[in-house]
Order: sequence, then structure tokens, then C-alpha cells
Amino acid sequence: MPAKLSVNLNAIAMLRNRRDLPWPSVRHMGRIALEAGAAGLTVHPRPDQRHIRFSDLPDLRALIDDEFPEAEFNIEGYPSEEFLALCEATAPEQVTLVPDDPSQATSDHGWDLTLHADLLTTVIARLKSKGMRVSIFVDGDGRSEAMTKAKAVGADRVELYTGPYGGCFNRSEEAARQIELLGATADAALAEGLAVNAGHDLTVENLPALVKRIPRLAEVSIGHALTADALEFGMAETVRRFRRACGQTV
Ligand SMILES: CC(=O)[C@@H](O)[C@H](O)COP(=O)(O)O
Ligand SMILES: NCC(=O)COP(=O)(O)O
Repeated sequence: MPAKLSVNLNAIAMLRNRRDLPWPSVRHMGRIALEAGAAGLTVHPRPDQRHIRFSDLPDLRALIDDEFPEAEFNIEGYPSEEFLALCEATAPEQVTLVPDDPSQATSDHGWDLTLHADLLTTVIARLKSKGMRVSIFVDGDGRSEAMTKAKAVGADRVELYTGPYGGCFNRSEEAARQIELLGATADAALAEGLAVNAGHDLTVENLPALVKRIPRLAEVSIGHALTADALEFGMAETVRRFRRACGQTV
């Protein structure tokens, strides 16, 4: 089964937040993405709400529940008490835990699974007890022992941080090296019984090689490049292009 596409709406929200006006509407852009066959929506509410606002969450939950009951909502973020309460109030199908500092511009590394083992074990058990699937953001550096630790803290899935791969779009040798590291990490995760997601700086151009190396990739969440392409091609056509790049028949 080809990887599913979850459309990250953070960049749409960032554009909206330039003015005290309700457009572009994250709910409406989310609807267009789901109508075009995206399997879900992703948001990453940061503590300063500079992209997605906490008040966007009930709206997006209602969009999925009322109009696209097969779709999934994925909420990403650092597991502060505020974030956990948002997840509990929204009940997304998936929570992706990310080790972001509030001052970070964007996510740029996975969890240290030794240092944060206790925190993750507690938080994952709490979210899973409320029926949410939990994925944790990990470096795609090929270290199989990290995937053993990911299993031990109770994660259902890992999300491979693909930033270093996305960042070498114009250096094919380094891209090939990064793909192999991501692939080795995915192999180790799958061997532990974890499902594998991926995200960060994925594009229509770099997705095909990734899904070829990791044919059992469950889901990709994509926002930055997808939003850039949507400015050129429109959201619906862009979603179809990304779905094809995932290997889906569109
Ligand atoms: C967790 C992750 O990979 C990030 O890519 C993130 O969700 C994007 O967040 P921003 O859009 O806020 O940079
Ligand atoms: N989890 C990654 C994500 O949701 C989007 O990352 P990006 O495509 O905005 O880099």
C-alpha cells in the first residue's frame, strides 16, 4: 500500500496570521486537500501560536468528523501540559511527539531516546490510554538501537526526520547517502514492529526515491513545499501531484 499523504496546514496558517483577517482559511484549504484525496491533515501548534492557533483545532476536528470521517487528524508538538491538554480536548487519531524547544524556528532533530525515555514513556501511556495513536519524531541516522528504545517507550510509530535529505536537493551523492540512512532506520523500526512515517522538507521531486527505498512507509506529512506548490498549481492539483509522488494511483 503506498504511503498516505497528510497535509500540514502550518504554512497556510502562517500566511493567514499576517493580518487580523480569516483568510486564507485553514479549514477551507484543509477541505480542498481532503477532497483531492489527502488521507489526513497535520498541524503543529507551537506555544506562541505563530502558525496554527489553538482555536483552529476544534474547527479542523469538526471538518474531519462532519465531512471526511475516513480521514485522520495528526497533531504534532512538544508534550508540554498545554499541548497534552489540547490533544485530549481534540482527540486526534495520531499525536506526533517532537522534541522542539519553544524558540526553535522549525523542527530540526529527533528525540534523544535515552535522555527522554521517562518523559516519553509517561506521556505516550497517557495519550494511548485516551485512544490516540502515538508517533515519535526520530533522526534517520541508521542507528537500530534507537528504534529498540522507541519500541520500549511505547510508541506505535516513528516519524523519520527527513530534513537532512530534503536539504540536499542539489547534491545527489549526499541525497543517496541520506536515503540509505533513512532506509536503514526504517528497516530497524519495522523489525521492532513499529510503523514508519516521515516528514520535513519532502517535495514532489524527492519523495519518489524515499518511497522506493522504504516501500512500507505508512504516511508522509508535508507542508512547506506543498504550500509553495499550491501557490503555483492550486491546492487540489498539488495534492494530486504529491499523491502520485507517494506512488498512489490518482
Ligand atoms: C515535526 C516536523 O517535522 C515539522 O516539519 C513541523 O511539523 C513543521 O513545522 P513548522 O511548519 O512549524 O516549521
Ligand atoms: N511532520 C512534518 C510535517 O508535518 C511537515 O514538514 P514540512 O513539509 O513543512 O517541512
